[in-house]
Amino acid sequence: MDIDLDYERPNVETIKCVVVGDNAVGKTRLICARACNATLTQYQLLATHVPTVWAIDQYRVCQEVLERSRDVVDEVSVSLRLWDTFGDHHKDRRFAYGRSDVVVLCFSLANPYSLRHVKSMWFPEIKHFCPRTPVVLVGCQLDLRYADLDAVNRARRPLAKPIKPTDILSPENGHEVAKELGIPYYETSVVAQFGVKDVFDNAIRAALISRRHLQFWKSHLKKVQRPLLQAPFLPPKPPPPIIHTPDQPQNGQGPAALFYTPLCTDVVFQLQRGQKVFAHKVYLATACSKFYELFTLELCASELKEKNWSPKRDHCPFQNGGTQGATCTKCVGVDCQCEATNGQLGVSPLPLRTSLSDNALRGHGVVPVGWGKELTEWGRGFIRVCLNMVEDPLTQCETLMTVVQMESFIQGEPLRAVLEYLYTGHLDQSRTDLMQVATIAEALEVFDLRMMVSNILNKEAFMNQEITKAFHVRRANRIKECLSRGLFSDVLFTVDDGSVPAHKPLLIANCDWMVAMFRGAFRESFSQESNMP
Ligand SMILES: Nc1nc2c(ncn2[C@@H]2O[C@H](COP(=O)(O)OP(=O)(O)OP(=O)(O)O)[C@@H](O)[C@H]2O)c(=O)[nH]1
Repeated sequence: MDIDLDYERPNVETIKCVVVGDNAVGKTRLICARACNATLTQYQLLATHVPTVWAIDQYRVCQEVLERSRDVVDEVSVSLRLWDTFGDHHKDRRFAYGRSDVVVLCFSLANPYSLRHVKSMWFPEIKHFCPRTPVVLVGCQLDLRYADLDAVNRARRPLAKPIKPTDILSPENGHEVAKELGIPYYETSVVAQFGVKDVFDNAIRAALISRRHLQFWKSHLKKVQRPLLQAPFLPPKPPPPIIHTPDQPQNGQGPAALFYTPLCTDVVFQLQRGQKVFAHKVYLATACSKFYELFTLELCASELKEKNWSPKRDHCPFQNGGTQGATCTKCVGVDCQCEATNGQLGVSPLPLRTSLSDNALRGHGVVPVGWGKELTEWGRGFIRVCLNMVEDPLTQCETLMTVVQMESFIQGEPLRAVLEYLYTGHLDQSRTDLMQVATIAEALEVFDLRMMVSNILNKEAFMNQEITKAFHVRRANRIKECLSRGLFSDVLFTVDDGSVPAHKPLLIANCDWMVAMFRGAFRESFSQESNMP
């Protein structure tokens, strides 16, 4: 079936636009995007390369394609006829170049050779066959500049040459060549059709301006503008980073060493005879539900008031107009009239998970022992929990910590073994106090450790490997959750486009740089906020 063409219509400018460029740079896809309104996802595109030429006959046989060829640019009605060509350098394209109105010269933004050939081969060929035809330079496959190239290479055909990061061309590379050749430059991606309209509208402009020079009597061409500059491409937002929590530390101190060298601790267990065991909430809470519950308990101001504790006011920086909405960590919400709590008593609970420790409170030992929450009915082994100023075991500076007072049957060494298990997933089977470890594990509801002890006593210690494996999987998931929710975070990294809450203990355990940063040798070691370059 032949369809009526536009050649004979008055005031419709038919424009022959020839598309040339190396093999596989994206000529056919670009034509299909304009002529057939074809959009494909990046992976559909990658999975298929058919080295074909889009048939010009489509305008004759397909009504829809013919209709899409019609357009109005700068008030001129046009019919755009796109001619696809072979990318093969040795093919004869003189038939295509004949009577062309504009040439769209394509290269791939992921193939530097194709840009080199623009200068060395394509532009000279165009100038040879149609010296007066305007040319527009187009960098195709723009989406690859921002794509995950590993994923793209995996999705490409097995024999396709992988795209290296160094293959990706910048906008300047294209602009430089275009400037040298004195032609306009555009970038396109057929994913989401970026730039497709820019290329062809401006190719039409270039063709119409050239025609206006020759056919000056055509008054309807007087409003045609020179090819316009392209608006910049807004790169897609990068996907959120994949959070990977290694089971075994790559470097840094490792969880076990961190437990025994208690850097940046935020919880202390008070045992009989004044013994203290320091630890890190994030490690305990992500390995044991009982500790998770404990550290997310909320201390209500009203309860604290019942304890009849009245804070000293002179320390409070919020008294004289502090930050609205911030929690005054010194008054801890008790009977405080400062702006930070808006004086609203009883509605300003202080969660134990609040990680406003460290520097903000150092040197203010004003929170008295005695307030907090009774835990005797909450769990076996626990007496009370509260927030208090405690001397940091490493820096000897006063720091606000969660203080957990334990019952007398909880003894230092076996408790340490339980806590070490919560850091590492391991239990030393040669210990002589395994029964006491089991008792504490049971009280703290660390049932997998209880089972480990039973396995050792039953001479089935080999089964503990599975428990350790499951421990790490479970803990990694909980750490991911804490990271995504910022729970128990005690440091905030400020980067260009926002801020990321993090956990000093996790960073220290896995990275020597972080150990150096938080060890206390720098002023910033105590800061809760880090500005990243
Ligand atoms: N990611 C991405 N891939 C593209 C884009 N355009 C084309 N491709 C892919 O690049 C490969 C080549 O595309 P074609 O349009 O067939 O290239 P061509 O220049 O016509 O190739 P020849 O016919 O061999 O001259 C195909 O696998 C396309 O799917 C694009 O904008 N983005």
